Amino acid sequence: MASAASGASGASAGAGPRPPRILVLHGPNLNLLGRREPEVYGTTSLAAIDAALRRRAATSGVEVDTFQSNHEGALIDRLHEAPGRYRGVILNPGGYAHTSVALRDAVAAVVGLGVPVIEVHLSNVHAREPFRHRLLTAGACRGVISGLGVWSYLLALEALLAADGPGGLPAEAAAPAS
Ligand SMILES: O=C1C[C@@](O)(C(=O)O)C[C@@H](O)[C@@H]1O
Repeated sequence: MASAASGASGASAGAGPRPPRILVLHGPNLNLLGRREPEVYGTTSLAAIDAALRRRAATSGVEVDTFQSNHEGALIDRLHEAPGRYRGVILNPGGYAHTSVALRDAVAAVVGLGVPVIEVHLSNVHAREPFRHRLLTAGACRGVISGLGVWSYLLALEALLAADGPGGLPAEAAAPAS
């Protein structure tokens, strides 16, 4: 597991300074956040989440680009643009997390090119309906955070900002001490 992680991230090692930008991708229906099933997803709007991410990243001199789409191909197209442009990607695939082989393949390609992708979910998908327990995209990601609401995004951002270790994540995350 550790070797897979460091192998995936190794492509960026030694390739010069990583771009001071992070991409945040929000999948389908997340444009409705704040109004959509607030008992599940909370009352914070997508714009407020994006603003919080921008504010935090700015304190580290990093810019955040955000993009929301209800269309699988549009998300894939944005992922393809990440190598060389972004130091990392925060991805909430929404319902595509449970269904999309194509999105998973795009994540795997981008991670393989040295860009860490962290999957986030506002809700704890493992505590919900069984069909949400299967995450197709997560297995290709560098890490997954689920169930912490807006903090899922903010903690993913912290990880991407954390260090100039392999893949932009702390080295010990890739190779925990035994
Ligand atoms: O659209 C979403 C939102 C979600 O990704 C979350 O952030 O909790 C969880 C998914 O199961 C769901 O389809």
